[in-house]
Amino acid sequence: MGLRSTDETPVTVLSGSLGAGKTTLLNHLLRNAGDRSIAVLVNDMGELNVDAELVSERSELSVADGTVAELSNGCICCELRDDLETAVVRLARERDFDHLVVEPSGISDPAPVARLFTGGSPAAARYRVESVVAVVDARLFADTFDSDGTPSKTVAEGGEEGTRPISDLLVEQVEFADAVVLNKCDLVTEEERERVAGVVRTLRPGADIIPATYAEVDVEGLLGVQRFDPQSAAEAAGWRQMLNAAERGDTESAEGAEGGHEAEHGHDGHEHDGHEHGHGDRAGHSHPQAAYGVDSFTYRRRRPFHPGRIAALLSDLPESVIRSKGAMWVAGREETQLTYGQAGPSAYVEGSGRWIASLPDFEQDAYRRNRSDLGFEWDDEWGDRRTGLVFIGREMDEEELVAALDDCLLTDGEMDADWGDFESENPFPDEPGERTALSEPTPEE
Ligand SMILES: Nc1nc2c(ncn2[C@@H]2O[C@H](COP(=O)(O)OP(=O)(O)OP(=O)(O)O)[C@@H](O)[C@H]2O)c(=O)[nH]1
Repeated sequence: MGLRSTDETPVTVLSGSLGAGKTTLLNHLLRNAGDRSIAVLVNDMGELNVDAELVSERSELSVADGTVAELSNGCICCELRDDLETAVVRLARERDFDHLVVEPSGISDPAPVARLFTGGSPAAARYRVESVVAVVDARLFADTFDSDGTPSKTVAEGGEEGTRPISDLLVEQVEFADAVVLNKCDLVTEEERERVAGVVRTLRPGADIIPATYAEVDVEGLLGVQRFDPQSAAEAAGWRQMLNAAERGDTESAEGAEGGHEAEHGHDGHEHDGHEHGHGDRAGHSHPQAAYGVDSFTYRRRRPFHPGRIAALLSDLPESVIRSKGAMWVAGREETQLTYGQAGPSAYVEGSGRWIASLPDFEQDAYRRNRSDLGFEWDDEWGDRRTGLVFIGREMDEEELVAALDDCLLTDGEMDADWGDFESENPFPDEPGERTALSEPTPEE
């Protein structure tokens, strides 16, 4: 059960897509708070979000027992970060309460909000994040990721960077959550519920899954448990754990450590792990990849992709792939490490930084000296340039997908030829921070 330190007020960061049931949950928490006094902080995105009003309108108790503070004019994660910090510090000073629930707008990434309460900030001195809770609309989730071939819902929500497909948000909120309230269970069959839970478990191993209808959860079970760990939060997503475990396996076996995972070094510099079940060493994090037909595998190679071929493949993945993500090395982009991400019908590639091996020698040396434990093997010829992707899906044809990916690698002939064309005819970003959409869901009529 929960670890309680004495003078820091526990904080629950609540996320969830529009209409998932966050307000319903807040009201349930306020009504059933028992002896606990709960303060609620919501941000108002103008027409999108009127939570403070709803909370106080719908629940008499929220005014008496809870404190509802409202922020306006933007999104908590960006412009309002400072305001949020000021607000929570002021709340702590002016009001007496046992628990703070922060609800950033339905479209925001909970990660920066959680970070606000960690580190050396004034907010961190008064609060500790207890849990990051994602409220998931089980019906919407099933329709988006698990529709058995029927067209998926592709509603787009306005995000801080414009319009982002809902599938991205659903997945990222789950991947960062310590507890997932699987709401609207009255709108799914038992089988659908189990399937959605299976996907959630694979996206975020170790998160508590709390099925609910009208967000009627056990308040003590949701608010009374310390789940958030700032050390491991950034690494908690299933895809990240699987990739880390695979790379750790390489370095361990390179060092001759016992129990290290032996990567198969295929011909042509290929490495393939087959099913990498990534048993990490973090306590309590299991990897039930095969649960409810959800499966996953890692794909790692130290040979670049052909830009045109890989772009074509990744923009038209089989529907069985629910989530795929990782780093890519693409010919013609020898300086830029590319991060690829796909959730349901949306896929993108982003320039995420420079390959260390493309930096001037002295910088490379400094980088490698400072990080003696790079977490992966340095290749004599290519340095850190490599591809490491994780595929999570249901009944994926792994063999076929791996073969299709391999067909996108440069052939021996292409490896020896001039790579000049790859630079000019290349759909991928060549600067860190740039983003290219590979496939976008079409908004529903
Ligand atoms: N059938 C069903 N409806 C639900 C359930 N939970 C909430 N709702 C309804 O879904 C709608 C949206 O719920 P809210 O709690 O307002 O959702 P929200 O996440 O706060 O929505 P936004 O603030 O607009 O993002 C409301 O009409 C709720 O009554 C549930 O478990 N089952």
